[in-house]
Amino acid sequence: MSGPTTSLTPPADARRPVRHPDAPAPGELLGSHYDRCFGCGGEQPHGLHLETRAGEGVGVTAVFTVKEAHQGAPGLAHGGVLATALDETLGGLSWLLRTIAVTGRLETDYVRPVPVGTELHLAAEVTAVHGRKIYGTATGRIGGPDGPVAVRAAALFVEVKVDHFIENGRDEEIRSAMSDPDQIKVARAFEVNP
Ligand SMILES: CCCCCCCC/C=C\CCCCCCCC(=O)SCCNC(=O)CCNC(=O)[C@H](O)C(C)(C)COP(=O)(O)OP(=O)(O)OC[C@H]1O[C@@H](n2cnc3c(N)ncnc32)[C@H](O)[C@@H]1OP(=O)(O)O
Repeated sequence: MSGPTTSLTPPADARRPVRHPDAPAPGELLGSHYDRCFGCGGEQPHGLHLETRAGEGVGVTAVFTVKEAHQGAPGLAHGGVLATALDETLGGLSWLLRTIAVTGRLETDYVRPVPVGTELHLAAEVTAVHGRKIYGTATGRIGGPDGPVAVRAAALFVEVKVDHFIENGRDEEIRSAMSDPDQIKVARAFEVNP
C-alpha cells in the first residue's frame, strides 16, 4: 500500500497539547467558522447546524439534533452524517489551539443506531501534537452528555495556512468569503498564532 501511514497512534516524541492562552473560555460558544459549512453553518438549510462550545483543557463539546434530512435508513441517521458530526466537532478544536487544521484521517466506530430526533452530545479532545500533526478523539452520546455512546472517532488533523483554502477553494465562494468582514475576522483570529 502506498501513501501516508495509517496509524493514528502519536509517535513517541509527540508533545502534549497546550490550550492557547487566548482560547475561548470553557462553556463559550465557538460560532461557525463559515456560514455555509455543512457541519456548522447557519446558511446551510440541510446542514447539521452543530453548536460547539469550548470545554476544559484542549477539548470541546457540541450538540447535533438529527433531522429528517439526515437519514440513511428509515428513521435513522446516515453514517456519513454522523462522521460529519464527529469531524466538525474535532474541527472545533482549532479554536482551542488557535491553529487552522484540516482532517487528514478519520476513523469512525458506529456503536449503536441513532434515530431521527436524537440529540447527539459530542465531545472531542486533542490527545497529542507532533509537528503539523494534531491527534484527537471524539465521542457522540445519545440524549445527553452522559448518555450511551453511539459513535466514536479517532482522527489526525494537519495544520494548514489560510492559503490552503484560497488556493484550493472554488473562485466564486473564495471571492465571496474574502469580501465578508466576518469571515476575514475568523481567518485573522487563527493567523495570529504566536
Ligand atoms: C478567505 C477564506 C478564509 C477561510 C478560512 C477560514 C478559517 C477556517 C477555520 C477553520 C477550518 C476548519 C474546517 C473544519 C471542517 C471540519 C474538518 C474537515 O472536514 S476539513 C476537510 C477535509 N480534509 C481535507 O480536505 C484535507 C485534504 N488533504 C490535504 O489538503 C492534504 O493531504 C493535507 C493538508 C492533509 C496534508 O498535505 P501536506 O502536503 O500539507 O502535508 P503532508 O506532508 O502530506 O502531511 C503532513 C504530515 O501529516 C501526515 N499525514 C497526512 N495525511 C495523513 C493521513 N491521511 N494519515 C496519516 N498521516 C497523514 C504526513 O505523513 C506528514 O507526516 P510527517 O510530518 O511526515 O510525520
